[in-house]
Amino acid sequence: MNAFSWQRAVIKIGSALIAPDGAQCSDRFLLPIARFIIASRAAGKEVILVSSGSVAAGRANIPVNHVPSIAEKQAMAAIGQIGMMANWQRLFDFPCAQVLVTYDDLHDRTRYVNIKNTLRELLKHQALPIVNENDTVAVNELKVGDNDNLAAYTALVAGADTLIICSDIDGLYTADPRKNANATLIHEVDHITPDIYAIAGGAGTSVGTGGMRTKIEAADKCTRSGIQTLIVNGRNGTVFDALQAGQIPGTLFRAQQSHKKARRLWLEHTLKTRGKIEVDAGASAALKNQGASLLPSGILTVSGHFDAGDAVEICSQGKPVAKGLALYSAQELHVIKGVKSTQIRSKLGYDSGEVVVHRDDLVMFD
Ligand SMILES: Nc1ncnc2c1ncn2[C@@H]1O[C@H](COP(=O)(O)OP(=O)(O)O)[C@@H](O)[C@H]1O
Ligand SMILES: N[C@@H](CCC(=O)OP(=O)(O)O)C(=O)O
Repeated sequence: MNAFSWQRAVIKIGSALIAPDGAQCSDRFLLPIARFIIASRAAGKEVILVSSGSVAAGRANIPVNHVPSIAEKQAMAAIGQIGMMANWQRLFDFPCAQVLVTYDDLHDRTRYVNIKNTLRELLKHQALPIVNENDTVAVNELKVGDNDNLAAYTALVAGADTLIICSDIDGLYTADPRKNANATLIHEVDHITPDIYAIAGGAGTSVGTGGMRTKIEAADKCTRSGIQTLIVNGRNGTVFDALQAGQIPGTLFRAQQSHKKARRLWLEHTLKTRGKIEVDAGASAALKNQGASLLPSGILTVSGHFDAGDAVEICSQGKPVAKGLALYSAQELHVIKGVKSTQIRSKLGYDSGEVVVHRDDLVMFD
């Protein structure tokens, strides 16, 4: 088995683990997962859950003897979501926080920034974010559609270094083991090639959505961004003891580069700069020497037209010193430049947090 380490993980739990009988929630498979989450947090690690199961958990309440319509599924999700959240909350003595998102939310810059800030705040306050797709409002064309890809997007938004997909199977096999008795488990994937996609089939149960294919898509998105991805069997409690011992009891998709490096490259080279923020000597020194976030008090001038979530160049004495994602628009920064963070609300009438560029979203130029 491979050894692995992580600091911030998104853990995705499939419907088959939440509602193993295809209807109503059960904690049959959740106790070892909860123990793992509790132990990991106690060790200083951060966890975000992506939990499926709202449709499966609500199924018993909307009995139909045909393939459910979209509206029927949405009604099941509306009922099941509460049960699923309550089921998780019973296992923890810290707060669980419901985060429901759609594809649109993840691709609209302002809403993306809001999700990011909310997750950061929840983790700061030791809550356990539990993300699911907002099935009741998302029409098919505007859905992520499966929680494997939703978990990958969540890992990207949250700046996680690891994605753990807990399914009802030990990992990726050379073929779907439900159909091919000779299939063998693949322990490690270095590169996701078309051959890997070719062996990944559809869902194995009536409650599962994407099968192995969407798990490979999720691993592909994540590993390209420096996020190692694991597929493990969430039905097997010993899997979580192994994970806690730093072992990988399933399939590991290796990150293509270190998470820090991938993020740095993305910030530095992929994102187009939309404006400039000139900072004073104190702010420049704090960014450089103390690893600080940029606060409004250190801002002297702002130029360009940018929205919250856009990349900006940070300059000191006219020279670029850093690049980062602004959490306020240029228009807002014109109003709050030079003021203390505590005054943001009185200046704008609202606030989106005390920092203008968070340290996690900042690269310093050498
Ligand atoms: N190559 C493969 N290796 C492993 N499982 C596969 C493969 N191809 C298809 N599958 C199917 O994918 C299923 C897991 O996906 P899914 O049913 O969507 O569960 P989940 O609810 O965990 O997302 C497995 O039970 C298995 O039948
Ligand atoms: N949002 C849906 C989950 C869809 C989904 O991807 O399910 P699964 O394949 O079990 O992870 C629900 O909560 O029922």
